[in-house]
Amino acid sequence: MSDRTLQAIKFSKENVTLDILDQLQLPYSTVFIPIKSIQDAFDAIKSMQVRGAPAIAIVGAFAITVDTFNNLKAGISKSVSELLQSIDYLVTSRPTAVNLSNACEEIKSLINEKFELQLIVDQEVYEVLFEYSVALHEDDLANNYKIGSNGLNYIIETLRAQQFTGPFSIMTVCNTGSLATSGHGTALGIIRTVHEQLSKLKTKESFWFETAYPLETRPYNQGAKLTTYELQYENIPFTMICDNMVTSLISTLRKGEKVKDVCAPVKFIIAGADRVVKNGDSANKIGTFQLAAIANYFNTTSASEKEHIKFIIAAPNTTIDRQTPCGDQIVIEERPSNELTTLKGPVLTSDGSVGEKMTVGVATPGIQVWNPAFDVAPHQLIDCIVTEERAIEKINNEFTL
Ligand SMILES: CSC[C@H]1O[C@H](OP(=O)(O)O)[C@H](O)[C@@H]1O
Repeated sequence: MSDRTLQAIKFSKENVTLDILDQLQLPYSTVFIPIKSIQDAFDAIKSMQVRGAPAIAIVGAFAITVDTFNNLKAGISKSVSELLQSIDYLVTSRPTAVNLSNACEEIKSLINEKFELQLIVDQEVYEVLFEYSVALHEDDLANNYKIGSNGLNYIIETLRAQQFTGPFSIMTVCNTGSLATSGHGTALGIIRTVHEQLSKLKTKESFWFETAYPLETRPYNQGAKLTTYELQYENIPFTMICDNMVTSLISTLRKGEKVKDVCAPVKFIIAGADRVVKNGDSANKIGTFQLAAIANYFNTTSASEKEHIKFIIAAPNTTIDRQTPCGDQIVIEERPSNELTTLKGPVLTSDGSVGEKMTVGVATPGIQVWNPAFDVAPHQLIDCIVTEERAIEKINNEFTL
């Protein structure tokens, strides 16, 4: 893995080409695949070769641009209504994350507004698509740095108010870094910024960031394959745990016992989001609700506020769905059973080289399983929602988004 790259999306403005990092092959192989059409994007998003709410939207927007460019270059005439229908099709690739549908609705509004009476897609339509998709990509990166900064400030203010001293750790779930966005990330972006500013050698405070605890995040293993890859790449200290080790880790550290020679209590659990609705209920990777409930349990049984764990959702405004009142109305994607009953990956030979890909069984063949890709953390269990604008806390236990 010498040519490691953490850029999930490569768009050439000059050649109008789109390539995505095949995340099904990470961390063992770095393979970029071309996306030349809306169908290519649908397939890549559906199969999770690219995943992560913001990344899905950015790839979708770029794919619409590239698809249109390639048709014009090939002299293939497409009607505006055909283009709008293919955009609606693209949105069906993964229903829970709102970013893709938000971006596609904005693109459709632009087309209807600027080309209301036009029948055929032309160069002017393409140029509008190009401008929108490039701006979406660039804005996402800028927003992620702002999320990182707002998250850092919230963490500092929280620890100061608690008069906390010493090392602390941050737990996170799934992958919300450069591989899920245009770069830096959301929840993992806050961890990156905290590591940059609050590590022991750099902090000016009486506390410092010691380590991260990324969860494996079954069944797709975004944590084990992607978040650890990002953290290792940037030498951010971490110890990976399985999803069923959360309470044991927190209670072990809370007792002052060491985990892998380190004792830094978990003070923050930071998750990303696929859809934050108007009341603050947040859909995110399956297992996130449990984390919020666990934080709440430890807070209600803690000896003092110094022990409290803040549960944070980090998400750009492109992930907020103000049209949906509460989390019960969020459609939760259910994925194929074989993602739960099998594992796919390369054979790792004894000398560490990467061999042929294979699929191994990890469950009894032919059994019935349930594989929802997301769950919804209720706003009552969320302490703060960090966006690029600000760290939003509840007033009278209610969010105002
Ligand atoms: C900033 S990524 C947001 C969100 O997307 C991930 O889901 P998936 O890997 O299935 O696309 C995960 O829920 C992240 O928190």
